[in-house]
Amino acid sequence: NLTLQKWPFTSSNTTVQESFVCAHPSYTSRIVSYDPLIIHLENFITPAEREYLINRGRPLLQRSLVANRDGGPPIERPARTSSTAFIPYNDTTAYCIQQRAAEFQGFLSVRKIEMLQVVQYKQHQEYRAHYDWGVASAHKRERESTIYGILKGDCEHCGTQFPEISVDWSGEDERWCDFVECEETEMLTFKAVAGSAVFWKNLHDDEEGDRRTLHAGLPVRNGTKVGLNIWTVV
Ligand SMILES: O=C(O)CCC(=O)C(=O)O
Ligand SMILES: [Fe+2]
Repeated sequence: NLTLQKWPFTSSNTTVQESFVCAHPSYTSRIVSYDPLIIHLENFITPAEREYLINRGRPLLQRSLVANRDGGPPIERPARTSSTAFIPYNDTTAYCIQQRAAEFQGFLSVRKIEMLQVVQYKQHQEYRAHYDWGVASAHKRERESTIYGILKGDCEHCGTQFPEISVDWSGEDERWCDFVECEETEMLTFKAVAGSAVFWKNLHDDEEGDRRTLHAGLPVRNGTKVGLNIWTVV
């Protein structure tokens, strides 16, 4: 067994079975933007992992919270109406995905990957425009990067939108239209495609938050979206 630190939520230790075979899919990475760095990852999460995490998360779901700017515990806000499940660190599937996320970022230590969060959006639920950075406190380090994966995207108008970033897709290969709203020119919107994930860098090199990473989980129409937050701390 391997001993892992439960960073950043607790300092106690946990174990995962070493006998579990962590088979990584051959996913495809495509750069969307150099600055800020945004990379689309197709087939980053396998169908079996998706199904497993949805079932694992279901009994653990609770109303999603947002960081309290006053330094207190996280709070409910109308800006974030989804439900969140924290997947325990000793979960072998979660650990496998955490290893994948760490390796993608250049063989980082898996200890820099936060506890995975499954987020479920029912009809009309959303997460209005926000930053993933700005969460640092005495107990928590700043979020260097986000990988936001889609476990289930059976919904309309339910993508992830970056209002401060625009791409003129008319000059790009039309295969992008499978993954982004390629008619949009003012904002960048990723479609909720199951298995895909989007990586972006939240911080400038001096560790200041990058305001261009403002993004929203659009209010879900007709269906359910289940996402997966994979955050890497500095
Ligand atoms: O649901 C989405 O599309 C984005 C979710 C998100 O940004 C978050 O949970 O921090
Ligand atoms: Fe976010």
